[in-house]
Amino acid sequence: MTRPHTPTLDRVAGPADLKALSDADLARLAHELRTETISAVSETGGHLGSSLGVVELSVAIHAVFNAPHDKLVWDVGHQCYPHKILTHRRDRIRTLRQEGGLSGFTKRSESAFDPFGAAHSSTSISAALGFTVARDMGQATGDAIAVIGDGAISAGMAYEAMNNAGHEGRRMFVILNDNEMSIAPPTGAMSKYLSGLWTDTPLGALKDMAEGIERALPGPVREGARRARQLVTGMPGSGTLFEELGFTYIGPIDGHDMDQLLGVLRAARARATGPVLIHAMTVKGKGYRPAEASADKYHGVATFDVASGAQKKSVSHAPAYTKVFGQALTDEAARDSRIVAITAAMPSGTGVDIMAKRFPARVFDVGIAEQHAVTFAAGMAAGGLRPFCAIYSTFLQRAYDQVVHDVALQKLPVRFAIDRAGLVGADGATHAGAFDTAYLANLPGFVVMAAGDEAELVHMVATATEYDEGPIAFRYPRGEGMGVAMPERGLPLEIGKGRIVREGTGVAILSFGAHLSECLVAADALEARGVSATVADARFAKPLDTDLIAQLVAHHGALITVEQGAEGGFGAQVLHWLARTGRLDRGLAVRTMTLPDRFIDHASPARMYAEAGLTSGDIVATALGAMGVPTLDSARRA
Ligand SMILES: Cc1ncc(C[n+]2csc(CCOP(=O)(O)OP(=O)(O)O)c2C)c(N)n1
Ligand SMILES: CC(=O)[C@@H](O)[C@H](O)COP(=O)(O)O
Ligand SMILES: [Mg+2]
Repeated sequence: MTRPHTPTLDRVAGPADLKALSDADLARLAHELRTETISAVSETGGHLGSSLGVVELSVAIHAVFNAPHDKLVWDVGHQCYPHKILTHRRDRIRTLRQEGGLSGFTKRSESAFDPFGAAHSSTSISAALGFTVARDMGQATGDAIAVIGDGAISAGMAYEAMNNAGHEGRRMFVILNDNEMSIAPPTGAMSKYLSGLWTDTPLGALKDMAEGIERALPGPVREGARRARQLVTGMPGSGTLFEELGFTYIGPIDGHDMDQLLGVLRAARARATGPVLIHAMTVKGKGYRPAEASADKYHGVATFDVASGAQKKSVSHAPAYTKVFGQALTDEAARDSRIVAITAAMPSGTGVDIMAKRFPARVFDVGIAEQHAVTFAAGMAAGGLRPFCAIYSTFLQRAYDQVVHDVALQKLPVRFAIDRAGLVGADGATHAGAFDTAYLANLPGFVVMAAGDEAELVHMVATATEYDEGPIAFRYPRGEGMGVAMPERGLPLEIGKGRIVREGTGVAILSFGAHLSECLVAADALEARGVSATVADARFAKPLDTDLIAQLVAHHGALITVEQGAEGGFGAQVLHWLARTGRLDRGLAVRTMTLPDRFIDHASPARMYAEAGLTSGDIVATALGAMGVPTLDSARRA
């Protein structure tokens, strides 16, 4: 009688269960884990390709190391779905990226198996070194293992960390997950170098090495072996870059071959005395044909049909801001050969791929290197070009000193196209574009704009093109515009001038950015309550349209500012000006509506804005409150 087959995955609640499995069972487990990951992401959407590439790695690491005592740090964390399934979260994996569900990244508050949260790249080696020092200073923590991708290792921070780790010489592990892909095909000399290691090095020789033979050899022989290996790696006179930095380099190995992975990790764990870098070659989207066959390897997908791989298309009513920007930039570039664009590994995310199709030599993908991108743009501006530095709001945070020191202080005309302003949805708090208005509008000489709709965005691209006096930024959100009529071509706006969108008499709503549509809905609702509302689009947080604001406060009972950003941004600029000019002393009713002073967890953007208190209903309630009109809520509170 044959016993019914119990899938190996069903016998695994957590990593401890992996220790009882044979190597053959672990290989079977990886197969089932891949199927489970595909099935879950087909229902939730998410970063599928990266997760499929690390299925075997996830199983092998958890089989060999002892998390959560050992600290496993996934760089970016977008590839952690198999890890989540293996670490007591399988029952919730179909809530991934949904409101109230699992995060799409590693998150300390979610599990002890996520010892260090991420979502922005290239932090893992620094964090792992921190855990290592904590262990060496007597804290109850084990080995630290950083898993970093070939895209993420293009960032300066990874080298700062390796430089430090090599100097410290402490036992720690870095696994380079090299799938020869970032979101787009990776660019740069480092990427070429890594590919060279793979193509020039026979696997067999390296497997022996991984088993620790070289390390176990007596000194003189070990040196001979090392020299021989240097010949094999095609680096006469030197070791790999990683060895030069003080790491023991093992690889490249096949990151989908469970025997190799287990053998190498066990050997490294048994023998390592200092920092070790294991170079694993993987395939993004591995084991799911539609993913492997697609250009982006299913980096980030909507929900999809497992059999065909067909992703659910969103029904779009208006062009996406990103596309509008990409097209407007390309149109400007066609008229002005000084225009260049810079992206930090996000050509399609930022829309500069549209310009790259037409003017490939004028679009620069610098890899995940936001700091360099900004200073590179500053140099281009100083050299007489008209650079557009297109970076998501959240990632520009990383380049703040470059924005201040290299751009603002030198008054260089770098144009910052800031996509993903405001709350972005499923990527959650780590990707919220919350702070840019605050951190740019406080810089002397910066012009800071926000697009009220997609037509305004076209005008802002034209404005930025023409503006050579200093740095200028314009922000716009993820997703579709409002479906407004689009201009034939962008017309430069007068710097520091807003516009009245709807005239009223009672309350003035001053919008900065894409919440303009909510403000207009709120104005309709106020009208229905007998309160007439003016809606103005400020366009500029800096310089402020002080004539417009003076008019609004002079002729309305209350002023409400609304923005898709944190405290300290547009509303604060308005308040500073009102206070400086003594207007606040005159009993002016003014309210600032911003994101609240807390991080907002992932959900749909609409639900996140509701959580933030920034719906049209919230604007109505705030306006009525400022006007002293009793509301249901105030009645209840009383
Ligand atoms: C600082 C920062 N810049 C940009 C991104 C956007 N981003 C997320 S994943 C990714 C590519 C990462 O490539 P790699 O590390 O090779 O991982 P893979 O997806 O190939 O597994 C990029 C550019 C980010 N998360 N953080
Ligand atoms: C992990 C990461 O940082 C990116 O993949 C990000 O999720 C892309 O976001 P968009 O979908 O908004 O381009
Ligand atoms: Mg990669």
